[in-house]
Amino acid sequence: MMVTTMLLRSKMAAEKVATGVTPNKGLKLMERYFSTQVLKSPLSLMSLDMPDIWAPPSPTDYCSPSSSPCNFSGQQTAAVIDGKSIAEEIRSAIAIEVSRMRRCIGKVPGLAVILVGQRRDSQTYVRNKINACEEVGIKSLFSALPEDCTEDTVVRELLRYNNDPSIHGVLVQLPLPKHLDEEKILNMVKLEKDVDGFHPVNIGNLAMRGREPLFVSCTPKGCIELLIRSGVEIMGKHAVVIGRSNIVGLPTSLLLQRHHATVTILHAFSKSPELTTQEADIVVTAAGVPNLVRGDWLKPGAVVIDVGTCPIEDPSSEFGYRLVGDVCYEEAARVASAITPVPGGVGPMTIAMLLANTLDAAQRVGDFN
Ligand SMILES: NC(=O)C1=CN([C@@H]2O[C@H](COP(=O)(O)OP(=O)(O)OC[C@H]3O[C@@H](n4cnc5c(N)ncnc54)[C@H](OP(=O)(O)O)[C@@H]3O)[C@@H](O)[C@H]2O)C=CC1
Ligand SMILES: Nc1nc(=O)c2c([nH]1)NC[C@@H]1CN(c3ccc(C(=O)N[C@@H](CCC(=O)O)C(=O)O)cc3)C=[N+]21
Repeated sequence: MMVTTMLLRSKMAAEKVATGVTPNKGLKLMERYFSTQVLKSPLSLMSLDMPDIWAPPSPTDYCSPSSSPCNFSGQQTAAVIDGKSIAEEIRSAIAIEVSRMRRCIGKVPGLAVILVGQRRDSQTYVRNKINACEEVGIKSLFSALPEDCTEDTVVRELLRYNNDPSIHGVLVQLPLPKHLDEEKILNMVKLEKDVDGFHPVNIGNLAMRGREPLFVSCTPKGCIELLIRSGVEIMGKHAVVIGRSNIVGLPTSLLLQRHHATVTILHAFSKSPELTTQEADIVVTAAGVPNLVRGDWLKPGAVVIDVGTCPIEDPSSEFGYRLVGDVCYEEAARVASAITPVPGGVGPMTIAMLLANTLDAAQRVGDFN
């Protein structure tokens, strides 16, 4: 109940900021609420905290990009967008939904993960995904295939999961070894089980006006959830996305556009990127380049979402390395109004969104909501 109320509060704050209307009782607003949501499926994440009562948002829920003046002398510290705890709230809500599903129809969502090869970072990410499934009651199946396995082996495994009715989401961990055709393999994931949102039909539908993808990629969806749940207004704002990959940069820019931001995309060939970012109310960076974004790249009061996750050597830490983002955090935190840390920002949200997509997929199949 408390989780629901907390989620409700941040959602209500988001609604207030996004529409400029204080949410209040009544069907009309519920209709308006749904019509302003990008993903309208009642089974999508948005449904998890769909309120049956409308509570007023607290003023502390708000964080408007570029609205507060900034002091360069280092006195202002940006609000930390705590992805870890927001993801935890979402996972709690998912766990409640999963147990309701189990009680009502005797079934739980199922996720299958295919990992090819021995990359340590991929093994860690996959382990985190499987642990998260277990935590919320989602069944998980895992195929670890050798680095040198044939494309046929991967396809066979994929088709097996595509045809398994107890599996609602199928994920092929990327990157794949070079000898495997990533495009061909991702194209074979059943559209209704594409919980990663990497299938070209899902990305295409995300890109087209008036179309609804069955799934939105987890990291971009996590970034938007972080903004909305922190009360950051997106509509009409200038958002700069650094990076244009199929799995992060591109879908993030599409999603921001769907939320009515004016979006600029920067990439490795962009000239004077700092001049463009200085104009941005919202900066989402997914380049994989440590310290790319300096404090003086940012407009005072900007909101910064750092997707970058780069291991850098650090003999003082337990494993000899630590993770850093694309943003020079100490500098940016003195200029921005809000910022995500690395780790503990976008990463945990990616996993929470994967669970949410898997739940969504299962509820669709079971016609359960
Ligand atoms: N936290 C999370 O949940 C996730 C984190 N990540 C992290 O996000 C980062 C990006 O991942 P991903 O999109 O897969 O990476 P890719 O390598 O596929 O894409 C990187 C993008 O950044 C652009 N880029 C590279 N260098 C620069 C630069 N100096 N200036 C501007 N743009 C640049 C590239 O441009 P171009 O297209 O011109 O080459 C490319 O579009 C990585 O650190 C990854 O680990 C990824 C997924 C999830
Ligand atoms: N098919 C596929 N789907 C993906 O979603 C996918 C992928 N392939 N390949 C690799 C990238 C990367 N990615 C991350 C997920 C979680 C964290 C995460 O949880 N990070 C933690 C730290 C984790 C740690 O300590 O290692 C954090 O930022 O706090 C990071 C990165 C998903 N990806």
